[in-house]
Amino acid sequence: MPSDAPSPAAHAHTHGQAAQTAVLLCNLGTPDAPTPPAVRRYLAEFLGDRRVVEIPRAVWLPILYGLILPLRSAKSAAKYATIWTPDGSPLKLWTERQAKRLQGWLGEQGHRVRVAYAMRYGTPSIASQLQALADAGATRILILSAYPQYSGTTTASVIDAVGAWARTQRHVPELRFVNRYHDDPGYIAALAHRIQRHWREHGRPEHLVLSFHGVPERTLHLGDPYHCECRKTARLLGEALNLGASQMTVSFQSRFGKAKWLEPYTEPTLQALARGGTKRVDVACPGFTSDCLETLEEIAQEGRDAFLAAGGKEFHYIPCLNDETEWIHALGGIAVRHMGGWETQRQPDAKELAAQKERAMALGAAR
Ligand SMILES: C=CC1=C(C)c2cc3[nH]c(cc4nc(cc5[nH]c(cc1n2)c(C)c5CCC(=O)O)C(CCC(=O)O)=C4C)c(C)c3C=C
Ligand SMILES: [Fe+2]
Ligand SMILES: [Fe+2]
Repeated sequence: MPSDAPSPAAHAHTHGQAAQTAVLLCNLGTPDAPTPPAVRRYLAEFLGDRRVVEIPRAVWLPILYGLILPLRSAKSAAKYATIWTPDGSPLKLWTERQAKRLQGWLGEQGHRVRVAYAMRYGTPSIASQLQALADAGATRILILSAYPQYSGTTTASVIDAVGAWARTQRHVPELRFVNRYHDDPGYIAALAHRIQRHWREHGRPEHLVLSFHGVPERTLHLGDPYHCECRKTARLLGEALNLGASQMTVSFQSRFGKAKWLEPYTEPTLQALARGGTKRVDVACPGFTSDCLETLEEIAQEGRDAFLAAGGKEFHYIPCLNDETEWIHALGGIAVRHMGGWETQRQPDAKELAAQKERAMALGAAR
């Protein structure tokens, strides 16, 4: 039901105030604290999303509440505790930093755009951030997901949350969605740059593993483009790095539950490389644009342990794009392209207009 409570922006809307554009950078989300109760709240929201677990509710909810939440909350909380920073969860901190730097870059380019960030699960929620932007006068909002590869489990779930908020509004802002940027040249170049910088500082590995978050294999057969988009990102990145097929492997991590997920799985891949005699392996996670539990704990800690235990000698985790300058510029380019036609460029003020006119007249006189 649309709310009839007057919003501060209502008057501006009805009286044709100039359009105001905003970008909402949406990431997955993270618990508010590395404690069992906070992780339980987060997991309940996350794993209760029917985009994420596509099992009929009547079957899934008893398993989730009877088994998964009681068992996993404490175990996950202990893992979160190993990556938590004094300022909070890395995923949220990096997303906040990206939004700030994106705002700065767009401003430098002369775009009048407000940038905010939101978390699909946990806080700040997508609904609360959209409401804040609308209340501040935003009439056009670009939804920019932190997922380069489209998946029904992630990208579409963000779209669901935006739609749910829109249903509560009488005057819905104009909305646009960036569904993917897995093959964006700026994104690929930023990844290549990140990896090459690591190699300049630490030397090169014998083998590079590109580990993407997994999804159930079934989603691929149902038409989810995620797998293809991960493969394409990896191919383009391999080309940018000039790596042959034998120097690089694509794998999928973070399997959840008993079903078959996309293969090959990351951990057995690392173990097989070690057993096959590879002494040094580097792992990068191009599908994660911010470091988080899945990269800092699952790869940089567990993955390292598995590789070394299987006989490997040297393991390097290459950090995510986070707030790398090349990445912020690429993100800015993606945003600007999708805002095309929204006239976000700042209009010249009276002084600038006068200067322009003078220059034009001087040119005319010189002719
Ligand atoms: C059925 C379960 C899951 C699917 C499908 C899934 C897809 C998916 N997830 C990401 C990105 C992230 N996932 C993260 C954590 C995480 N993922 C799942 C489960 C599924 N993910 C769980 C239960 C958790 C929580 C931790 C745990 O208990 O294991 C994170 C990290 C969040 C953080 O706080 O740091 C990210 C990022 C993608 C991109 C994706 C599909 C493409
Ligand atoms: Fe996940
Ligand atoms: Fe995990």
